[in-house]
Amino acid sequence: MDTKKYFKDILTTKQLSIGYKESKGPDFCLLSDINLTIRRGELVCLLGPNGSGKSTLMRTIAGLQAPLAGYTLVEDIPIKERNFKEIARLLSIVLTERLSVGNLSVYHIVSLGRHPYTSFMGRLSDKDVEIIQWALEQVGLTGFADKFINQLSDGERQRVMIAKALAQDTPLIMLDEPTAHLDLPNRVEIMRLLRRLAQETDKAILLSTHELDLALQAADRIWLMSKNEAIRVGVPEDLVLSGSIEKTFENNSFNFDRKSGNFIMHYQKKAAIQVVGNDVMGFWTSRALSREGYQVTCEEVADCKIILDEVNRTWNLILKGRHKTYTQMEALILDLRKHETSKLTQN
Ligand SMILES: Nc1ncnc2c1ncn2[C@@H]1O[C@H](COP(=O)(O)OP(=O)(O)OP(=O)(O)O)[C@@H](O)[C@H]1O
Repeated sequence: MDTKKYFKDILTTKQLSIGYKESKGPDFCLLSDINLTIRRGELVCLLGPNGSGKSTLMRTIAGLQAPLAGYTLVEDIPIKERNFKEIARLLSIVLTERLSVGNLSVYHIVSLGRHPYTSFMGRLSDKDVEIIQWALEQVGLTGFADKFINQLSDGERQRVMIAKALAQDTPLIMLDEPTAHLDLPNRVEIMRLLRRLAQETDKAILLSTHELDLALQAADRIWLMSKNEAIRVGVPEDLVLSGSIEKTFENNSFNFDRKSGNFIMHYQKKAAIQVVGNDVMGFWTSRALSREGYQVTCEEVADCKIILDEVNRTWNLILKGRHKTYTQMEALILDLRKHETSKLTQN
C-alpha cells in the first residue's frame, strides 16, 4: 500500500468560524477556531446533539455557506480560490432531502455525477459510461439502471445518491445524515457500504449522523460537536474512554454507559433486587428489572432475589421468605408490581 497517499490530507480547515451573518446586529457565531483535517481512505463521522451545528459545519466546509472567518483548503488550495468545476471534481455532497424527481431513471441521476467532466452538451464518453456502471455496481444497483426513482425504496434511493457521488469521482464525499429516513437494516447497510468504499476506493468520506452506535462501530475517526465547545476529534474508543461521548450526550433522562456502549434510560429508583446468574438471561432480566425501577445488583439482598435457571429458562423469586418459580418474565414482573402496590396500600 502507498502509505504516503493513504495518509494524505484531502481537506483542512484553518481557524474556521461558522455561523450566520445577521443583517442587523453582530453575527451569530456558532463556533470559531475550527482546525480539522480529513485524510484519504478514512470514514469520519460528525456527531453531536441537535442544534450543535453539524449541518452548518458541513455546508461551510463544502463551500455552500460562507465562513464568518478562516478558510478551508481542499488539496492544499483554499476552496474560495477554486472555480465551481474544480470544486465539483474534488468534493461531492449528498444532502438529506428526499429526492423529488420521480420521473428520472436511476441511470440518469447517476450520470449527473459526471457533469464536471462532460462537455457543454453533456454527452457521455465511453469512460463516463464505464464509471457510471462501476458506481452502480459499487452500491449493488446494477440491475436498477432503468428503474424510475419513485419505484425505489428509501434505502435504494440513498444508494443511488451515493452512486451519483461515486460517479463524480471526487477524493472527498460528504453526506449529511445519510441514514436519516432508513430502517435499522438499511442504516447498517449504508454505513457498511460507506466504510467499505472509504477503504477500497481510497476516498475520504465525511458524514454527519445521529447514529452514535453505528458511528462508534464504523468510523475511523469521530468529530464530536457540542454547543460552544471545541470539536473533539479522535478514534471512537479514545472518545469513549476519555468520557467525551458521555459528556456530550449527558442528559437528565439517560446517560451513555461506557461499559456497554449503550444509552441507559434513567428510571425512578425502587428497592435493590439481587439477580443470581449473569448469562444472556441475566442481561435481559436486569434490563426488565431496571425498566421497572429496581436497582439490580449481584450483591446479596437477603429478602429480594431472583435466581436464574438458564437451562430450563425459569426465574426463581425469593421475596420476603416466599419462593415462586416463573416460566415467563411477564408473570414475574406482574407479581413484583402487585407486591409494590400492596406495600403502598400498607403504608
Ligand atoms: N439559516 C439560519 N440562520 C440563522 N441560524 C440558523 C440557520 N440555520 C440554522 N441556524 C441555527 O444554527 C444552529 C445550528 O444549526 P444546525 O442545523 O447546523 O445544527 P445541527 O447540529 O445540524 O442540528 P440537527 O442535528 O438538528 O440537524 C441552530 O441553533 C440553528 O437554529
